[in-house]
Amino acid sequence: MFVVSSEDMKQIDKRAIEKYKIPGIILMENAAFAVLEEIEKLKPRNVTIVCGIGNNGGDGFALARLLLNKNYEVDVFCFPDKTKVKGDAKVNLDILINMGLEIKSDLEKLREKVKSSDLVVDAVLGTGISGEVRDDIKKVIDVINDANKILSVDIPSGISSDDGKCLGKCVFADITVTFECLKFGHILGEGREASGKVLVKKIGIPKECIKEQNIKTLTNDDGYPMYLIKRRRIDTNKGNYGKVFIIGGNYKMSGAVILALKSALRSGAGLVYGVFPRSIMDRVGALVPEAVYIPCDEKNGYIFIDEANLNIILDKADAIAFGVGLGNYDELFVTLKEILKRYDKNLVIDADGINILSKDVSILKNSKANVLLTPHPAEMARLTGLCVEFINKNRVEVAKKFAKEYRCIVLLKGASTVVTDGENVYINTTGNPGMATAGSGDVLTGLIVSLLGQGYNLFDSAVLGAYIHGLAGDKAYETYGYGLVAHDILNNFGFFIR
Ligand SMILES: NC(=O)C1=CN([C@@H]2O[C@H](COP(=O)(O)OP(=O)(O)OC[C@H]3O[C@@H](n4cnc5c(N)ncnc54)[C@H](O)[C@@H]3O)[C@@H](O)[C@H]2O)[C@H](O)CC1
Ligand SMILES: [K+]
Repeated sequence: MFVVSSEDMKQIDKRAIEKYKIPGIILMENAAFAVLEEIEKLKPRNVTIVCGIGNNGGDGFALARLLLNKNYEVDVFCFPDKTKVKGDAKVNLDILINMGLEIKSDLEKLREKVKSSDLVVDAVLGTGISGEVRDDIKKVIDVINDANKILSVDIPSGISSDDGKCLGKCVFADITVTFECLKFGHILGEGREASGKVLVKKIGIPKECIKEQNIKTLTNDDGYPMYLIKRRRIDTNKGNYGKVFIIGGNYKMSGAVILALKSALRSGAGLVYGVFPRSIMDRVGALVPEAVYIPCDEKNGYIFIDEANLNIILDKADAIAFGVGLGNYDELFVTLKEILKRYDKNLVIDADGINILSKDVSILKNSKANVLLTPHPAEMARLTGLCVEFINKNRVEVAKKFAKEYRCIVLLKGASTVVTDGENVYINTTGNPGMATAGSGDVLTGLIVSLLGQGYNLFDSAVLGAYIHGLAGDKAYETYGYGLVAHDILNNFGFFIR
């Protein structure tokens, strides 16, 4: 499913109206019907509709008429003042006035009504918001937020469609009904929580209008990304599903590499090789008997990959993951540099691999390998020198800029994981806060390198990885809640891939 900005949506609307000659008022009517359909499912006895003075308010006025015609008890408020309403919104406002309905603009009356309403519809601000919410409207939003149940039209008032930022004050909706495309604001930042359950409804815009906008951002829905999964031929063997190498572990930490190895196996890789320091061999061997082992020499407890072992890895690997539990040991920078210089297939750099890379990110620029980085925001901060707060507020832009500059693919973790090659963007919405647990990232790395081994390209592997990881985590959450652990996630991978 496409994700658009307010400017994209404005252009799509404009194209529908000017080029395809669909009158705007028809789109508004269809938007109102789309919201009506959801309201009817909620079976409220009485509805309070709070409108602004733009077209978002216009949707609210049209909706009020549809509800009144169906004999619902409806109260309509308009802020700051109904005399400022223009265009299509005014047409719908005037119809209501002609029907004899009183349109109120009194905040105290709204406060009273909100308390006794089964449902409050928030049609104050939509995609047309600019800048911080004005103080008078902030008060309206506060009152709306006291409601029993809130449905927002298009986007919760106060949320920026472009990045999900709360612009000073925002509505927290239970349900949001939006039109034609998801907006960034529904799945990023505060907007994700504020939007509640989001429903995307068609309002009659010709699909060509959307296609012509050349949207580069997708999120999971309409079958994407699962339709990328390929069916296996019956006549196959392990050689068809990749030799994947996971380089990780140090003398103090064996869990990360064990989890990544298990995860690669549980998601279908043909042959999974563990490359780790010799001192953890017994543990890895006992816990992952299905893997192949390349126990390596150690320096100070950290892995030292000699030339002979490096040659085996570079020669055999269909894909490599570098980093899980490696430790941030200076000399490993040289190893990473060698791999980047000599390996010409897909390489995932994660966890300590990213910390090691942070010493000099520019080595990515001459990389022979196709690189995927999977940082969480703190690791992204190390890579870029930006602060975590800035990164979290500008996830898409930060990831895109880095991917473009260093010619790699970035998977930026966090609520709404972002995958980008610098131009195309995927925003993932599966997953839950229970997945903020040790080892969660290691099993993602194992999953992605496994998909690479099975022949998916780097971008698709990252997208599928983020999606399946989240789904598996959601399934684990059903059973274990916030007590879920990384093993619970990886144990569900195969199920979802099947
Ligand atoms: N997507 C579609 O195809 C359709 C969308 N519709 C609805 O129209 C709105 C967008 O309408 P627009 O008139 O452009 O903007 P808004 O109604 O969101 O808001 C404009 C209105 O708000 C006031 N305002 C702006 N910024 C602030 C602020 N910071 N504080 C307070 N007030 C602010 C300003 O006065 C403006 O007048 C879209 O979301 C859909 O709901 C169509 O109806 C159907 C087609
Ligand atoms: K709204």
